[in-house]
Amino acid sequence: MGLQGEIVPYRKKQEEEEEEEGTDYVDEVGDRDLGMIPTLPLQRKLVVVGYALTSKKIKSFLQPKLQGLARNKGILFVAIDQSRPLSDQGPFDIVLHKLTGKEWRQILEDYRLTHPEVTVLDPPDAIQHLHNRQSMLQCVADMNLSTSYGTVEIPSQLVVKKDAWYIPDAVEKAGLRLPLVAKPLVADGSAKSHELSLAYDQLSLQKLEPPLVLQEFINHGGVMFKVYVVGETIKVVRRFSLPDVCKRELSSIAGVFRFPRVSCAAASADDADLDPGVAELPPRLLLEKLAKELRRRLGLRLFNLDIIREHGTRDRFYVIDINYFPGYGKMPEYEHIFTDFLLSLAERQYKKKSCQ
Ligand SMILES: O=P(O)(O)O[C@@H]1[C@@H](OP(=O)(O)O)[C@H](OP(=O)(O)O)[C@H](O)[C@H](OP(=O)(O)O)[C@H]1OP(=O)(O)O
Ligand SMILES: Nc1ncnc2c1ncn2[C@@H]1O[C@H](COP(=O)(O)OP(=O)(O)O)[C@@H](O)[C@H]1O
Ligand SMILES: [Mg+2]
Ligand SMILES: [Mg+2]
Repeated sequence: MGLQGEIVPYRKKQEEEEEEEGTDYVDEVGDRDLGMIPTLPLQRKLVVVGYALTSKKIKSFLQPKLQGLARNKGILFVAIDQSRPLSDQGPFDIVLHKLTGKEWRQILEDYRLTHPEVTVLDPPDAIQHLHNRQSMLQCVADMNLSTSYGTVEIPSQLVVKKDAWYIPDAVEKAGLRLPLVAKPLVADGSAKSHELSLAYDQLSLQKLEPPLVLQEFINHGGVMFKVYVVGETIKVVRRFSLPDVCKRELSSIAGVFRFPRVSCAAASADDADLDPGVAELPPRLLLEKLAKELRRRLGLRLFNLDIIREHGTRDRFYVIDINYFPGYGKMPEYEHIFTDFLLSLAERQYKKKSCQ
């Protein structure tokens, strides 16, 4: 078994184009107000991608290899100046963004209305859906995915909005089994929204700070899978995760324990010597179906999901987290996948325009 999972269902390769040093493009930029954009000897339309990202994201995502490959394919990344109206910039074919705040969301919503010809990746209201750990997983629960390759569920969970003193009773009433993972209800990308803890006993649950989601901890052998979605392409990687909690441990430990950002901090588990029953990637067809359905239900094209396999089973999977525009820099071959995706969007726009 190859240790790095790869599921690439549809993209046709454009290797010839990528490897050519001086591909010609038609300069259809015309009198666009592109500031620093160089004038290229062009014979094909340039795809202009405006981006509004944090400096951390720019560093991890807009790496020189991506920029170089993009340039060779006729894609140009242009930084959006947040101090100027969006409509005065570009014009863009695509807007790529991951910034928080109500004001920015409104700017993007207005821009989408006035510029329907521009693809905004992704619509702010659809992204907003992922900023709450309850609504985030709702569509996975609604999907009830059960195929001959396996089932995909979410862990049993309870939302606690306030009144920490009432949590032990609420947990009992809901029939949740310990240990529980406590996650801040809001998942807005802040450091606080990633402060998770593991609660071993009922009484200690009062120490938690609502609003939060309490989720049954599922033993999964200490390995999780990250399924990266870029449009219709998906890639799966293994990551180390929290170790199993055994019954003996559960009966002897009490308290609530904070744990660090496991999934993105953890080293890749792709090259580790792991129990094959734990390491085996989820079936490709199951993930394809899950990703396709999630794309449709969430209305998003750029996201990843954290998925675990219940230890001791072969085909019982749980989605525990969905992230908008995750760390694609950690996804193998993201440069090719992403640039192909941007081209496919531009092609779709072009076809749409020529049909009008
Ligand atoms: O920074 P990275 O590369 O670790 O990416 C983070 C993601 O890591 P991953 O790709 O899943 O390993 C990370 O995934 P997890 O929530 O840790 O599973 C988030 O997507 C994070 O964004 P935010 O803080 O929730 O807004 C992502 O952070 P941003 O880069 O979007 O700030
Ligand atoms: N229900 C669960 N059962 C077992 N492990 C979990 C569960 N929920 C979260 N984890 C572990 O905690 C990590 C962080 O949880 P996650 O929901 O992905 O939050 P974040 O958005 O901060 O990444 C996961 O990557 C996984 O290792
Ligand atoms: Mg996660
Ligand atoms: Mg997350």
